[in-house]
Amino acid sequence: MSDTECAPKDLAIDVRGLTKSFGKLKVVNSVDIRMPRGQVWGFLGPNGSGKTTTIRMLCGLLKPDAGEGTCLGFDILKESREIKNQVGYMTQKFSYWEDLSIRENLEFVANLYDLKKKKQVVDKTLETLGLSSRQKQLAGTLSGGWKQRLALAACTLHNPKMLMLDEPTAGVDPQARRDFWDQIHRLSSEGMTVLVSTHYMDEAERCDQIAYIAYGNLMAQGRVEDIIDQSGLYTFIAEGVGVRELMERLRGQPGADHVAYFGNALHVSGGDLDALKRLVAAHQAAGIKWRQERPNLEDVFIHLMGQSKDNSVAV
Ligand SMILES: Nc1ncnc2c1ncn2[C@@H]1O[C@H](COP(=O)(O)OP(=O)(O)OP(=O)(O)O)[C@@H](O)[C@H]1O
Repeated sequence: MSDTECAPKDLAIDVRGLTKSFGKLKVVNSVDIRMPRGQVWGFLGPNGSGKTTTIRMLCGLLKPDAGEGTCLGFDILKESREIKNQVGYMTQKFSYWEDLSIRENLEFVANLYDLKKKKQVVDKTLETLGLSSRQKQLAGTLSGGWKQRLALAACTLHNPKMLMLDEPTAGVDPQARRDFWDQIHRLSSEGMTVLVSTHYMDEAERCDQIAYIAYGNLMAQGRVEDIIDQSGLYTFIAEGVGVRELMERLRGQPGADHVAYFGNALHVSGGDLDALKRLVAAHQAAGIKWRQERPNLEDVFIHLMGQSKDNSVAV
């Protein structure tokens, strides 16, 4: 069954026309999201595109100027208390008490939620997130990856049905990111729905589906493979001696909508395949090898971002 055919009860998020302005800037512009329960969704987009603002509206923390819908079946306009009780929200700048230990931080959060059987809940959370051995360590002395793990523990403590994680792995090393994603997939396998915002392409590929927002406009949502297939983008790759100089020559040429360097390869992408082929034919040179490849997700995002720029969001 496709997501559009999903019954409302099977949707964790079902919102239409979500819109929010700050002053004269429309930062979220009529966004529709239908996210099935039990999935891991990635939320991507350039800085300042409205991801955090959207997440806060979905959680019932921020009232939209227009739009309606539900999160976990609760009305985002009228039932924010129920949503807050069933959603674990990890903010971009998770705050914890540096002078308290991991355990004390979690006990504090357990008190805020007025949880029953606090000790058992904290013990279980420490254990499942692999924090037991460090439970006495002061939070202020933890490395970035362990701090994120503590943040995840804090937002899962009240046994939510859904997690909304706002750039949880920003600034943590690759191993810690991998460990964090193992935890997300473990939680998902236990039935948790997860919406996670990220700037990392490899993390996008770990999600069941992604939504891409640029300058307040939702540009795409679906499986990574489908988003690439439906992008209408073509990519040629040049490798060899002199590709760096080639980059400057190709920029702005007809057919080359985007020119970017990945590793040692130059990716030249555009929506007009014939124009692109003509461009490639005109730039054959000794030492440079061209090949056509499926665009990668980053090629597609840059393309979508360019399409959105024309669409002014100022009110
Ligand atoms: N409370 C606020 N008052 C005024 N402007 C705000 C407020 N919150 C967000 N903005 C602005 O709204 C826009 C969208 O911000 P938002 O944080 O939602 O984007 P984002 O996609 O999460 O960005 P990033 O990837 O950098 O975290 C930005 O221009 C931001 O400065």
